[in-house]
Amino acid sequence: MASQSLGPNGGVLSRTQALSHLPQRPPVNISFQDLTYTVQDGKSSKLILRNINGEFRSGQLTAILGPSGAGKSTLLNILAGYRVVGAAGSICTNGSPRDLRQFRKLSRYIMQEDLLQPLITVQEAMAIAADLKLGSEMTTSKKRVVVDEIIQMLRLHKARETVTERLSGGERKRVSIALELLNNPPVIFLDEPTTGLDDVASSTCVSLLKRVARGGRTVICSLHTPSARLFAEFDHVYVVAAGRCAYQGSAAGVVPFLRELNLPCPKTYNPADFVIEVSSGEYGQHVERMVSAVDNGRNHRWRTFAIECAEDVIEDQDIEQLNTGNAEEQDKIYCSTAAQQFLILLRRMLLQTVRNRGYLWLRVGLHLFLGFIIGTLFDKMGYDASKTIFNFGFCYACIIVMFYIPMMPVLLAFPTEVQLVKREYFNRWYGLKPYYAALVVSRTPATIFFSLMYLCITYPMTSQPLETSRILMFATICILTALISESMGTVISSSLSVVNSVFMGPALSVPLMLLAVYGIGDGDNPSPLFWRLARACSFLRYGLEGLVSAIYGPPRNDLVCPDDVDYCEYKNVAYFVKMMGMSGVSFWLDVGVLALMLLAMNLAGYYLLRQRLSPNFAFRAIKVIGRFIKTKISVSPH
Ligand SMILES: Nc1ncnc2c1ncn2[C@@H]1O[C@H](COP(=O)(O)OP(=O)(O)OP(=O)(O)O)[C@@H](O)[C@H]1O
Repeated sequence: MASQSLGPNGGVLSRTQALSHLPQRPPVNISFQDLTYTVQDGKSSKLILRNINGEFRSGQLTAILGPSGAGKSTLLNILAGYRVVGAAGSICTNGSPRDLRQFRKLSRYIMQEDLLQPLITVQEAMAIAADLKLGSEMTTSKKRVVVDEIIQMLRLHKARETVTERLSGGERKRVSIALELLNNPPVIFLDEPTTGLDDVASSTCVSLLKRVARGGRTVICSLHTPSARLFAEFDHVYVVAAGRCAYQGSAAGVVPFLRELNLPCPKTYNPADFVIEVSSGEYGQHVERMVSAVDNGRNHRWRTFAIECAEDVIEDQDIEQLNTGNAEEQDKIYCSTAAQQFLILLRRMLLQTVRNRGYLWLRVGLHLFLGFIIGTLFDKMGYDASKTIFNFGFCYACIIVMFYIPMMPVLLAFPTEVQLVKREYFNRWYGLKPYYAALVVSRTPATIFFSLMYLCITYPMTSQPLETSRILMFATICILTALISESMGTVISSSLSVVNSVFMGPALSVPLMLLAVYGIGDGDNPSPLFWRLARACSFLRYGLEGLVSAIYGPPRNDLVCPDDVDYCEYKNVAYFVKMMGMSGVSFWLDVGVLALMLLAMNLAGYYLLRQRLSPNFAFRAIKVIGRFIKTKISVSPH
């Protein structure tokens, strides 16, 4: 008989009705034997999980409990495949050794921080996730039905049109779950799904997870201290104490288990609190006895204690049947093609850009402000032969504006975006190539628009030559510089936190800015080779050369020397360009180098992001060497 539960509108929703349009997936049982996890902690290594064992079954809602620092999140991370390095032992799915690549296609990990894409509504977030995760094989109307079913199932219908930033803590958690339910994953890991929720919201969340589990999924959550009511909802409880298994079995079995060890739980006490307190050693040294009683997770004696939902548990024979029928589907990494992912992500990013009105207006204001300030400072200096050197300063000011203004917002925002990408990428929403391509393409129109807005003010105000070709050349260099700076922001912030990014950005920019003007004024005297090579690394140098070529390149007549000035040294532009050491410069070579640097910067950004999300061997080795240097060579003052 199919179990029944209350539908969203009070109606009865049967288990078989729920999520009817989703692709069927094989149930997956997870077991692990002699699992250990070691980390390098300072100068010594630390054993966090100590030969623990256990089994989490399909159709059941499992809670991993334990005192703070016991290793709950670590266990969850290792089982989910989120942490791999440092783990040893065996992890099996349906009795066979886990193939991590395949397993990642079947499992979803909902992290503790409910990071949701900003500036879109719940409905939009679900529709975008459905497009990405269900592919084009499913029709739009069917996808809509799936989204509706999940929204109803997780009781999110009232928050449908709410923008994600305005959701309550409980709603955010449910949206995170809803997004991952979209392609019906057989295994769902949740790191502390009730943290930050009140009793009612926690209870709703856990009942919904139980319902999800009843649909034939393995749902595993790490929890802090659930209330007695919440605790009773779990089919399976796994207690971790100092990296070992101190209990595994049904929730109802906890009290008899402890009683058997002469640890009676007071009648009015919450069994969850009690077992955690005993595991943390508050009542004496009993952890050793608990671990022995369950043989560090090998003993399954308490598993069936007072289990009331036997009819809901999927039999092993069903698991095998379902497993064989889905092999082809399991081979696909993503449900949508790279081109579809690119278009969907581009749509999402452009929507978010357009909706971020406050930021857009801020950018408008900033470019207008800088445009008028710089325009006023260098007022009419473009044709004035007595101010040629100041006009060169105008070119440098343009380069600095095009450098800083596009880079700083990226340094501030991208580290947070990386956390979101981490979740979506880990849960197989999309590949990194389409993501990165969409990111670059989505940012380009706004950068071009704001660069042009700035130039529309400063160029005429400073009386630069109003020739179409020179205007286009000047704008091209400014836009290329702005795009490279934006990509440089991505390169820096793809591997660093906000604080470190905001430090590194300006720290790196100082040498770039100095190199851009190094040797200027020396005329045709060549600088030493080292400095010429160093200068070649600064894209700002090419930008500056490009701007000088754009406004002073031949054919340009002599500048006007004002009547009240006796002598104008730089009346002749060719002489001025020569004195600046830029006489042999080719505008198109500068454009070519800048275009190559833009490409290189984007490739570097992509590579670093990829290494942040899934580091390869070389990158891991660099990290280990870095850690080694940090521990062996102390740079902190004693
Ligand atoms: N990379 C690491 N380096 C050093 N110690 C670590 C590292 N990762 C985890 N630990 C340590 O391992 C232990 C277990 O951490 P874990 O986050 O799994 O605990 P937890 O049971 O989830 O705790 P909480 O309930 O407080 O979140 C802690 O003592 C933690 O400090």
